[in-house]
Amino acid sequence: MIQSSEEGRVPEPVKPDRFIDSVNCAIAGIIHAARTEKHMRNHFISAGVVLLVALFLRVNPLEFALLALSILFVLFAELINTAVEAVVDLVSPGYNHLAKIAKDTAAGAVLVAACGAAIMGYLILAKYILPLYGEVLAMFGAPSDIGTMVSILIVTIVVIMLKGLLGKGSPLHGGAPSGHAAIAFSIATAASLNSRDPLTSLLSVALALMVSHSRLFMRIHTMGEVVAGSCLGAGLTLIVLYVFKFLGS
Ligand SMILES: Nc1ncnc2c1ncn2[C@@H]1O[C@H](COP(=O)(O)OP(=O)(O)OP(=O)(O)O)[C@@H](O)[C@H]1O
Repeated sequence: MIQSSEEGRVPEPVKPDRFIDSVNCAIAGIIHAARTEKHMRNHFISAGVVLLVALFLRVNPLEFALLALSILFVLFAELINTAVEAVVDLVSPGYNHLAKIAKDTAAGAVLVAACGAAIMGYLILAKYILPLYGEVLAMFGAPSDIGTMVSILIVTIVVIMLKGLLGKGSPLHGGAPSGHAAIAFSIATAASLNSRDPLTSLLSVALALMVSHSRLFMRIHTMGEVVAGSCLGAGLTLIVLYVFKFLGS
């Protein structure tokens, strides 16, 4: 614990006497990490969402305990990472190869913990979520081959028209909305409805997300343009497939 002695003087560290003071220091550390580290805030938000979903799906106590342990392990690793970063910044404010190794390794620990939590989350929640998702996909019924091709073509045409109207970027580069995101999500939606298999659908959506992320990562599009493209691609494909189904029946 650090306490200011007199105004203008360097604060002196004070060893907490009482247990409650030690707990306060520990909580101050957690709050500091949450305030200063974006990843820590993301971990807290993800943890909250996963625990709420687990409660909603009524997972059994053992599964809940395993999920909670995985989440705590990620938060633990991020706190250690924050502490390592602070110590490295203290002893080596300038560039130092060992400082880089220390920070990269601590960040690697967080990545390993997060991958473990993701695998655990999938193994526990998939058996509850995939059947529900399969039922939602089945509600739409099987689209026709021609409907699938036409929907992807319409998404492409609408994207090019919008880019022309908004006057930014070229058909394959930049502007609003993101054409890659729109077409990737159009294909993912069509593949999901054609297969009606939850895992195939999730993998297609994962691919579409990777395509969209690459447009952001390469700074070709803004987040808004990518989100607009994704929503346009998925939404328009659903509408066109629904119209084809309605006309065919
Ligand atoms: N003093 C240093 N010397 C050499 N490389 C450094 C130094 N400080 C940071 N780096 C490099 O920059 C990266 C980011 O460091 P930074 O302190 O900005 O952490 P951060 O962005 O908060 O990381 P994290 O995403 O893990 O929380 C480190 O992983 C390391 O590769």
